[in-house]
Amino acid sequence: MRSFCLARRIERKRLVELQKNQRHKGLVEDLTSKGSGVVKLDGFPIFIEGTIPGETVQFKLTKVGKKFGYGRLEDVIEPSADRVTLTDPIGRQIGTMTLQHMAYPAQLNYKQKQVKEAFERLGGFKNIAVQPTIGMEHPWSYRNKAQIPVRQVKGQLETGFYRRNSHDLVPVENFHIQDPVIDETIIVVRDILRRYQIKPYDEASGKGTIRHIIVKRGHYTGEVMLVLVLNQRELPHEAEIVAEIKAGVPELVSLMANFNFKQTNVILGKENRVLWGQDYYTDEMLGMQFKISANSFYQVNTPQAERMYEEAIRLAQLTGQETVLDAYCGIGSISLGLAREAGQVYAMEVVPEAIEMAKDNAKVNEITNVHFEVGKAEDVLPRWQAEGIQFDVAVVDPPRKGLDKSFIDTLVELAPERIVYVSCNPATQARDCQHFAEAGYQLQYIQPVDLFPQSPHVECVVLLQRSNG
Ligand SMILES: C[S@@+](CC[C@H](N)C(=O)[O-])C[C@H]1O[C@@H](n2cnc3c(N)ncnc32)[C@H](O)[C@@H]1O
Repeated sequence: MRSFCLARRIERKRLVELQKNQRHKGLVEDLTSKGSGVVKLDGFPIFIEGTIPGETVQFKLTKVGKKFGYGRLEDVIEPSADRVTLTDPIGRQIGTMTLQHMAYPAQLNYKQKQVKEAFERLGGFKNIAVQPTIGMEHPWSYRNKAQIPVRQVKGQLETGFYRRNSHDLVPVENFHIQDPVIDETIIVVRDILRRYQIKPYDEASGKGTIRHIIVKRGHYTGEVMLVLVLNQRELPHEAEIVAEIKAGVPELVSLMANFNFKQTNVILGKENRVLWGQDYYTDEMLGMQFKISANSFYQVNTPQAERMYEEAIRLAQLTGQETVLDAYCGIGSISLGLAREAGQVYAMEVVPEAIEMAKDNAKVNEITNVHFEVGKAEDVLPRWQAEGIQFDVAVVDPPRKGLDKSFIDTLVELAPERIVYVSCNPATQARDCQHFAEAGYQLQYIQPVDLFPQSPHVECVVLLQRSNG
């Protein structure tokens, strides 16, 4: 009781002492999962972006909460050996390159540590081995897709990105992390829209014509898809704008309008119309061709996605006989790779256009041993179970929120020998792996892959093996 009161008194004292706008110095001890450095003031954690463990920094407190606070870096007093010159400070303001102050090998080590901590802290696994993160040789210009808001800034139509934690558009011409042809395409389109005085979307009033520009480019094919997300049915000067975009973007194969009339942060509406060309573009992966539509998921870093898929297929240990599940299959990128080495693949995905593309992709690549179905993984799997389908191996690649608990339960009942779990969120992956471990699966291999250099995000492939008995 006495020590509890003492702790309360210390906490109260500290809250009085630590206040917004105060300046402090401290040693950075750790990094959070969002890539911020952690300095402890009398044991009280302060999160400071742009700092690296081991360095001493001066910072200004920007917020003091009950359990932690935030600070803004003002000066690096003793820099870490891993500190490098910023490529572009704007990348930090807009949150696209929050780790750009760290040398790339240090970023890879940080991601390996993040995965290990997630599995130990959130998954309850003890002393696990995590492989070194598979990185890129040139960790820049890698994104094959950009979703760029279009807004009015100082009386002019601008393209760029939101300042972090806000909807203020910061004009940007070079993102550094995306394919330079994508950067150039955005500028070409921006200038055409300006010439025709197209009204940018205004979030407050819900008025204006154009909300977003989406550019996707095939890494190997160079083909460009451009999507203009519109807030109204008609695009003024459509014929002239289409002709100018065609002339200004030589690799264009698909120019689409997407209609989104809702006052929402969701970028794409449900309806599309082809303005010119086809309603898809193509790319290659693992030596196969893929058609990709405007609404389909496609990994944004093609060469690193290939490395990740190769790793997933290697861990599946196929001999040509197995029946394999590929859950959350998108346009079938992993499914088709698995099919080349398995007896039969069953794959499901919730977006109908993605499954249409997946079926076309199987045909184009002359792959006949994959069955694709539209639906939620948690609904489709029990149906396949009821039909008596048995799986030797399961590959799962869910969105950030991880697997549905009922999906996990059904998969455990189906008892595949191996589960290969691909994820972009180590926290939910670790949580789900704990469920599999409780059901008798052993965590055998953990491989982080860096698909998002300069940012704290990490993808991870995990192998779970069913224990004998
Ligand atoms: C991380 S992506 C992986 C896609 C694919 N494996 C790839 O690598 O391109 C996750 C996919 O799950 C789909 N999805 C989301 N929720 C789903 C659900 N409940 N059931 C089935 N698919 C879902 C998304 O549309 C998306 O295509």
